[in-house]
Amino acid sequence: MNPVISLKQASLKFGRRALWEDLNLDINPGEFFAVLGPNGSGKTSFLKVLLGLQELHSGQASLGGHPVERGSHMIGYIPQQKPFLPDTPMRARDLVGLGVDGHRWGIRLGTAKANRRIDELLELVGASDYAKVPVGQLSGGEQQRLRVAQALATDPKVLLCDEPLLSLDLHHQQAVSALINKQCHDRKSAVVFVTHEINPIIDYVDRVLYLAGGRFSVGTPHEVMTTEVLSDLYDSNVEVIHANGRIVVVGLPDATTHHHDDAHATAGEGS
Ligand SMILES: Nc1ncnc2c1ncn2[C@@H]1O[C@H](COP(=O)(O)OP(=O)(O)OP(=O)(O)O)[C@@H](O)[C@H]1O
Repeated sequence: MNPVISLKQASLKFGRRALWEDLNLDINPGEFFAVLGPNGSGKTSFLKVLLGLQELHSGQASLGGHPVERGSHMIGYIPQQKPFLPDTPMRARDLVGLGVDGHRWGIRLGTAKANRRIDELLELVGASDYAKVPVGQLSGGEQQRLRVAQALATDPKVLLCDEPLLSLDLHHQQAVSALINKQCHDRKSAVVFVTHEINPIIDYVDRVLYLAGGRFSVGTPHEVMTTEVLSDLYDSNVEVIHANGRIVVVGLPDATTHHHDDAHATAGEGS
């Protein structure tokens, strides 16, 4: 199988600070690939490289055998959530419609066909009930489901997700992760899923890229999420406990705490 994403000897640096160096990585169609790490470790920058928005310091990044480029039709992207302003003049279905027709990465369809596809996508993410509601009046979780629908609109070969579960309640975290996994499994999209929290997706993840302190580790969750590997990456005593199918990381250094949780003993924390 040919990889759909490939990084060769890839390094990313800002000034003298390296986010990672000599990263060699192939991601295959249908692979669910998680990117974990503390704040500022380079997770979003990793996605930006694949989006063609961030140049590597050295090495190559390719999609489908070609160098990455901005606006690639191969990519569906769920950006980090920013709430819409309350008076945004757009209904839920218009937002999804941008992914189907009219979006610069989208395909052009006839109106009836586009409308059918929009209905299908709204249904898929459980958003049909609020199809006609202005996006600014929806909750963060409802808005997020629309972004997922928009990203899936073109049935992308590569689905890039930047913390897509933030602001979702547990039920919708599960629904959205299952949906992304379905796209990965059934449609063979390669999923790159940036997250602070591996547990909601632990059943789906094939491999993990763990970034910390300018270094990285790649492997299955079982290979990477270990006391040994994380202590080495953080250069500090970190303990990883596997309990009831969940991963608990204890004793992360203060500098790696992040905004939404107590990072000292938080289930599944990657940071
Ligand atoms: N264009 C840039 N110029 C200089 N520094 C940058 C640039 N882009 C990102 N950085 C720095 O690179 C580091 C990694 O940023 P990035 O947003 O990729 O981290 P992250 O792992 O996604 O963090 P978070 O978990 O907080 O979202 C940060 O310290 C950031 O300030």
